[in-house]
Amino acid sequence: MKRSIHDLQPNQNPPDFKPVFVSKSHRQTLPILPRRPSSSIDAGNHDLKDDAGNRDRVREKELEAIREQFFGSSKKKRVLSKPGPLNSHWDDTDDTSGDVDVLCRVNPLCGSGFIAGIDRREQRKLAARQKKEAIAQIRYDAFDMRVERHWSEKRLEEMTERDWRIFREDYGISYKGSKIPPPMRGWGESRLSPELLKAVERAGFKTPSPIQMAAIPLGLEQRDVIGIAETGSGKTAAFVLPMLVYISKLPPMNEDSEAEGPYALVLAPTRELALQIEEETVKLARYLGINVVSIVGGQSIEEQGFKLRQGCEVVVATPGRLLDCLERRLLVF
Ligand SMILES: Nc1ncnc2c1ncn2[C@@H]1O[C@H](COP(=O)(O)OP(=O)(O)OP(=O)(O)O)[C@@H](O)[C@H]1O
Repeated sequence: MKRSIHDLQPNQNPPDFKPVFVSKSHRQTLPILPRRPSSSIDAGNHDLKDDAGNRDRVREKELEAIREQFFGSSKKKRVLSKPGPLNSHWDDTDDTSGDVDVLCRVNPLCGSGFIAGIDRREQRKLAARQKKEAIAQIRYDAFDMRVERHWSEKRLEEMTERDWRIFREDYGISYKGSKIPPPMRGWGESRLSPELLKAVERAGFKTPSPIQMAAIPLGLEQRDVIGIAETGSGKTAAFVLPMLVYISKLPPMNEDSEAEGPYALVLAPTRELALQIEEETVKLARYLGINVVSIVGGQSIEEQGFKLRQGCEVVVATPGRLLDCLERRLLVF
């Protein structure tokens, strides 16, 4: 007996392969569809109907949009708030821009802004002068933002964080560390004793140098400081002044305390530097009655030992000679 392939698969209906005729004009209106797998060929007839339906719906929407554009929408618009009457009556006093920016008060000659009957050149000169004066009233900081007053015109209590930042930028002061006190702007704000201020004045130090501005407030708080500044910038006074403040608060030296050693030791890597520090310290300790002794190589150790025995609050030393003095018991700590 002859059997077809469909007889071998009784549960599956044979697919309907009926071809559908599509006219040329109809074909031209059809969109180019992706090639479908052969298994979906049976749905082709329905898809063509769906496509035609979709196209009609899209066309209908387009027509609706065109109708809305020309004849307006039939839908009611939502009004969010009722607009109030427009008040366009301004007084001269209503313009407050002059309070914010001085330049607004100037009457610039924009376009044909000349007043009739007055010499144009005169008007131009007047406008330029007014503008110059207004600009002179404005001060700009590094960020080109207007500031009310410069930090130099403010009292210490009026200084803001921003003023301190400008101040530090002006003097090239930068810090690393935490809880740093503000720098001192002048000797008057330094909290130094009157004797030290007198010595500073006598030394001819009119204003503190940047390293002194930054380091002295830290030294007065007895904080550990590593100060970096160029040579000849006054680093010695930056650490000597707080040191002298500290020593002057200690009890004056007597015979007993002298035997226990000096109150302060300054170590310098070279003789020259040690002598320079000694000279500077003597100059600043002038009105405090504090004795300063330097122990450096190249000088008589006996003489230095004699000075040490007489008692001193401050010793300035180089490491080699200091060890010599310690070994010979000329000095104790
Ligand atoms: N505030 C000041 N105003 C004017 N002169 C000052 C001031 N502070 C220090 N001096 C003077 O400047 C000179 C140099 O100061 P100092 O020796 O302290 O500088 P330094 O930074 O320690 O230099 P170096 O790096 O060479 O040790 C000294 O003669 C000192 O008296």
